[in-house]
Amino acid sequence: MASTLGYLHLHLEPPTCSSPSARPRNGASVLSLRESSATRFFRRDPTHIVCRFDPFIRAAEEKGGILFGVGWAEREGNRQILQAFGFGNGGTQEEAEDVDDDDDLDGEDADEAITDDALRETIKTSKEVLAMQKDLLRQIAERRKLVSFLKRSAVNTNLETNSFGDKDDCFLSNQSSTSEAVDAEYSRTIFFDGHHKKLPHEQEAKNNVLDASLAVVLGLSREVSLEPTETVTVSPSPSKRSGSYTSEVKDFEEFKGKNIQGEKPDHMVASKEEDKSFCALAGKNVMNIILVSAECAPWSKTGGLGDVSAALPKALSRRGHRVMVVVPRYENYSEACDTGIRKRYTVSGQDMEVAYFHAYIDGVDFVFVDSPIFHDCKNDIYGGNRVDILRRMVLFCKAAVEVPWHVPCGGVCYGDGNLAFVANDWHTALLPVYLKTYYRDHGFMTYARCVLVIHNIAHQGRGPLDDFNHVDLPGQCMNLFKLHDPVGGTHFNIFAAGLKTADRVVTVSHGYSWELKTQDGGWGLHGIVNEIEWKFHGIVNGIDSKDWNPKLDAHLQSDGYANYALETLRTGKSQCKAALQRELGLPVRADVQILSFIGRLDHQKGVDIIGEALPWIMSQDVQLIMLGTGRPDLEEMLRRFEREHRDKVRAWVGFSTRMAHRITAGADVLMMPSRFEPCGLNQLYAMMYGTVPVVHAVGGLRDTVPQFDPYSERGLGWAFERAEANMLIDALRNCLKTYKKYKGSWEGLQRRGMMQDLSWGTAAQRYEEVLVAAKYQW
Ligand SMILES: Nc1ncnc2c1ncn2[C@@H]1O[C@H](COP(=O)(O)OP(=O)(O)O[C@H]2O[C@H](CO)[C@@H](O)[C@H](O)[C@H]2O)[C@@H](O)[C@H]1O
Repeated sequence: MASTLGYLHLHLEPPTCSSPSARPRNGASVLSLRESSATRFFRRDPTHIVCRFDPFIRAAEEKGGILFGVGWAEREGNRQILQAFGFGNGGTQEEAEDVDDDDDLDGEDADEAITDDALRETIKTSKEVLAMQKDLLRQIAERRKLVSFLKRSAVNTNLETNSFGDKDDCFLSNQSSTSEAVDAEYSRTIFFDGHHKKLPHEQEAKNNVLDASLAVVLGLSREVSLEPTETVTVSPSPSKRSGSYTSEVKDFEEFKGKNIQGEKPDHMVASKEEDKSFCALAGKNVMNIILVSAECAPWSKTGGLGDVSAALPKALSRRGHRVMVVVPRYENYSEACDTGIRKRYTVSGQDMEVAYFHAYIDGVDFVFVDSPIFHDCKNDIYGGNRVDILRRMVLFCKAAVEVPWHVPCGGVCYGDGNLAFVANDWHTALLPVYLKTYYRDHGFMTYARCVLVIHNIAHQGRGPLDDFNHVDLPGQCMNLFKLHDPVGGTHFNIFAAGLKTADRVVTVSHGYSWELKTQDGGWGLHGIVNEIEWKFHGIVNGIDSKDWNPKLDAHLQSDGYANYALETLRTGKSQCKAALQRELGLPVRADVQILSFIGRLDHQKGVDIIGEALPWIMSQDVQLIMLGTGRPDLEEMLRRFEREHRDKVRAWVGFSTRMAHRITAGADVLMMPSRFEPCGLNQLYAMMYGTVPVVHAVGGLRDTVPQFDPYSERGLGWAFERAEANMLIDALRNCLKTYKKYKGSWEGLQRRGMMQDLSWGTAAQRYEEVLVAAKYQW
């Protein structure tokens, strides 16, 4: 190869990040570069380097013009080996020199001297990585042959290639078993000894990243750790929720050119238009983000956590981040395919295997952690006794924290270089504890961060101190979990440990962030919340404006319901109201006001306050529709309401997403007399559908439902000051009067509600700020 081709365009990122093809140019966090004896760098912009580096040239000569290699850089005073690969066919010397002198790092930066030792270390590591690359190239060459062979076979035998069928499973499990001994060893190293004495897995994880990166660069396979026989592309189409992996055997030569210029794995390649917005939103803050949650809609949902776990990641992805959701696989989900990756973790002394399933939907990687202990609770995901739940969460958190090392998504592992976890509620509050105790304190995942989100502090993972034995942590960690309060005495508290170890903590509204610091609102954790105030943020949830949009809502497209928008509010909403009355067997009347309630039946939601107010409510010209499931006594109360007032009340005891949408569209009023409400999503959904909220002014409800002022025609609903039946009745009286007598004001309320931007866009930006703050915090 001519020496003029020895100039490499290198797009840089921190070590063990996904790969340049997975991370776009604007996603790197390299702040400065230095010149080494063997290297000549010209910086074009912070992440795009043109460099000459003899080993690159040698590798290129051997491999016919594909350049790749390692560089090194400094970031916040810490020198790092950049395992990023340059790729492309190299630029010309003129091109390389056509860079401002200011950009040549011989300049003022050069006086920051590098010690010889450090330099030697860098060169040594570079050589090691190059040796690994060489070895990988050899493997790749072999796999090329295999690809051609299989392609021929596919033609000959009409091989089915559009799903992960038995063939693929065999293939994957073969691979998996080969690494099992190492995995088991690793698990023991990490979780039994408490010290990371050796690195087999670390090395393996690096190899995964490196291997997969090369595979993508060279367009060979989605996952080198599998086998080379297929390139897997994943349908990104949201309408194809059922769409699973499509495996295609692609010709190496044809694919090489495409991927050499690519920035992302195949399944992430966006249109030019999308790419533009990609650059504009997150800019240089682009990160790898992994949201870890016990539930995620539509697969598993008991309440608002499931909604947030589904919607926030999509919004972060739209800002340009690479985003994954990790959630247990409670049952067989048709969208998710077995990756073939198997790992073993120890829970309370018992060795357990997990499998990882994957789907790519709406720009988000969904990774499902599979184990029999999750299947056992598919109908009640928080069911079982305290220790059962704890063991599930221990396994889940252990498995989730290593996902970025083990699970290639679209061919490329996320890696831990530019990574932030978002853990949610007490169920995953062990994740920041594990991340710190087993990894970061031992020099692994050094750059990974964890933000813990409080959706509801009433559930904390409390238990006797003996529960500590189940979490497999060294004895000195006990203090993180030990809490004393008047209710529980001295006890074991998982949320407490998570709050202390997380890099940042977010809660889901400003009102609730204030309440959590008070004795009443903190549920025993207010002391800790006050101590961590410096890292504590309130961000009001958004809503998924595709799922919860009266214009698009799929549940309004049959049975006489209708989609509607601001312009068609009157006709559309009346049609939905009539359809709802008909469906539930209530008298179909346009002039009667429909009051509604949707939610978990527990103390928090104040459904018993509606019960107390029922005699007054039934004395009015209203209909009442209630949907909920939860405490048996409250379920029975709902059934009784219906039995006693069959002409006016309908109670749907159970969980029905379809009915939740239809009630939200058809009702006039949504009641939320919650005793506390961290954010509340139903009032947001209601407002989007022109349904007026009547709420207890607490937490997120206070933040999102300003009281209606008839004089200035402002406000979005009624917000009463105390969670008491008489306060609810007062608010309902005014609400009913406005509905009956002041039609214009009523429509104004509806329209103002519908015109708000309640989408996740702004909230996602706030999350991004918090994640960036965590990233640069040591
Ligand atoms: N029987 C049923 N059938 C169908 N759908 C049902 C249902 N019961 C509830 N839902 C749905 O579940 C969700 C509940 O949302 P909330 O915000 O009220 O949640 P929750 O209190 O569980 O969550 C916690 O987390 C969320 C998210 O952060 C916070 O908003 C909230 O204040 C906090 O308590 C809504 O989508 C609702 O439609």
